Parts: sequence; C-alpha cells; structure tokens
Amino acid sequence: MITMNDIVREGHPSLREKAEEVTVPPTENDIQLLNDMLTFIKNSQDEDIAGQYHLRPGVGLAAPQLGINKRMCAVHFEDLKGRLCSYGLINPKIVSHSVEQAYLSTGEGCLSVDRDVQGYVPRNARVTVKAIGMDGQELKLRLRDYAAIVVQHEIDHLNGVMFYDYINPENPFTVPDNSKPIG
Ligand SMILES: OCN(O)CCCc1ccccc1
Ligand code: NI
Repeated sequence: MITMNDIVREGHPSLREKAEEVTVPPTENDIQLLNDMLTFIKNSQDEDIAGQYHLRPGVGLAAPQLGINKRMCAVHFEDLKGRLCSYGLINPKIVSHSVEQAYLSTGEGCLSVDRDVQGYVPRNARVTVKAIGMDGQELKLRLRDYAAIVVQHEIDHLNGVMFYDYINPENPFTVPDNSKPIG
C-alpha cells in the first residue's frame, strides 16, 4: 500500500517536471497504480488506518508525487454540498474554463510540502476536464468550486506547478477582482 514514505517532497525533481502522457489504452499496471493512489487517499481519510500508518489526510494525489512521471492523478472527497467526487484520471486535460476565479478561504496545502504556506490560491471557478477514466473510457467532467479547485491542484502536479506558485508574494491574501472564496 502507498504510505507517506512513497510521497516525494519539495526539492524532488519530479515535482517540477512535465509528466509524460500515458500510452492509450492504459496498461493493467497503469490502472493498478491509479487504484493504489485512490486507496491511499481513502486510507488517509480513515482515522483508524491513517492513525495506524501515520498518513496525512489528502483529497487527491498525482503520480509525480510518487516520483512517477506519468499524467495520472486521483481525487476522492465530498464537496461542500456533500456530493462524493471520486475519480482516477489518466491524461486529464482542462478543455475549457470560466473567466471567474475561486480560491479556498483556508488556502491550500500539499502532501509534498512539509510546511504551512499561507495565502490565497486563485484558480478557475469552473473547469471542463477531459480524461480517460479507470475503465479506460474517455470521460468529460464539468466541475465547479471545491471540486474544480482540487482537480486543478492535481493537474498542476502533472505540469510541475505547485499551489504556492499562485500566491501573491507581496500580499498573500490579495485575490483577483473576479474571484470568490470557497468554504
Ligand atoms: O496533490 C495532492 N495533495 O498534495 C493533497 C492535497 C490536495 C489539495 C489540498 C488543498 C486544495 C486542493 C487540493
Ligand atoms: Ni499536492
């Protein structure tokens, strides 16, 4: 099972590289890895398992965080309206997005960042994502607010982008005019 020892931290090159497209159709190994990533996220949200294996709770994980430079990521969380959002995404691509931006009022964190980085992270409030799912089929997701923020955080990892790259260095709590707080 994936544990925190498998997650690379800041300074590891794979967090700043562009990950490679997964060949289509994905191999059994690709699907198995995505399953393992999804299982890690679920485990990290289970008090008992997380306590036993010292897992930091997370709502997503991207393959580069395991030092694997493949365009794969997984998300598993309930959005602020209690809707379950659980996906393994292969070669995800944002095909369109809103002009309006959104940011988590709590700021963001990252399993690959062992420090607290304060500040707002402005992102697209709504995104349309095309990807290949765990079943090898093409899927299209229309996401908004919290779900849009989490999936953008993960897709950023596939492009070597970290959440704090978006924080305004002069004033970390300034946000663009056309952005709204989430949560
Ligand atoms: O890349 C996954 N990750 O490091 C875990 C935390 C994910 C995450 C946290 C806050 C806002 C959006 C996404
Ligand atoms: Ni992260």
